[in-house]
Amino acid sequence: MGNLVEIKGLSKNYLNKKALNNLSLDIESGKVVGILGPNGSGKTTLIKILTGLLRQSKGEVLIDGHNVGVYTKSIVSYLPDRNFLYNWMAIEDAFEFYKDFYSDFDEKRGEELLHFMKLEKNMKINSLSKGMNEKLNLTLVLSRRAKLYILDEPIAGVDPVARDKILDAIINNYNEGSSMLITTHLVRDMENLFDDVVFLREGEIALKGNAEALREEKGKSIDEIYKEVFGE
Ligand SMILES: Nc1ncnc2c1ncn2[C@@H]1O[C@H](COP(=O)(O)OP(=O)(O)OP(=O)(O)O)[C@@H](O)[C@H]1O
Repeated sequence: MGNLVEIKGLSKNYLNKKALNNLSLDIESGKVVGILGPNGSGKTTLIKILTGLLRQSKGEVLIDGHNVGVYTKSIVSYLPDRNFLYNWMAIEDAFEFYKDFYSDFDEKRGEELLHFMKLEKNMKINSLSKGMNEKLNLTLVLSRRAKLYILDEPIAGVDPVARDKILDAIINNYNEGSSMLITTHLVRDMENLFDDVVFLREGEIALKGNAEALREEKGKSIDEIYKEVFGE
């Protein structure tokens, strides 16, 4: 399959700070890619450029052959690293909001995921715990039939027992042929999800490759390789 995302020579400067430095990266259709790196390495900046929330200083980004804009926003389902729903809403309202806003919202899948997450439609957003909020946001994001899913720290607030279940939900609910970009600090918990991994350091790619091939080559888990690369 071809590349869904093509990034060439991408740079982003904030005043004097280089957050991304001449980064080039292709993401194939159908792949789950982990974007890994310590605080401040540029993960969020990269995601914000892909989702059109920020403009690059230099370089080119193509998603499904298009520059970031109206079309790409319609095929990208994005989970920000914080709650994006209004507090006054009940879960039911959040569903309606999504249905109105995104023509690719699959209500049936949403209902199934909601049940799976043990959430009820009459629950108020402001009564949800942090972990429950993450589950709801993830439910909505995964219920779109998108070409590209971008999940920024999807399970940070979820308890360890629920994590495995949620990882299963992520894997089982995205479309064949769609790609997924996931940032996380929880490398050990999430590494089995990744087809490919990209390690970011100070806005540059420190290491990238097929996760299984890297494990074999180095005789280590991705988590151990991460610790080696970043010296934790
Ligand atoms: N609005 C901003 N103004 C100035 N500098 C910024 C801004 N946003 C990010 N930066 C800087 O850009 C660099 C990359 O930040 P970014 O948020 O992309 O990192 P990150 O990898 O997502 O970090 P974390 O894991 O902590 O979320 C950091 O040095 C950060 O201080």
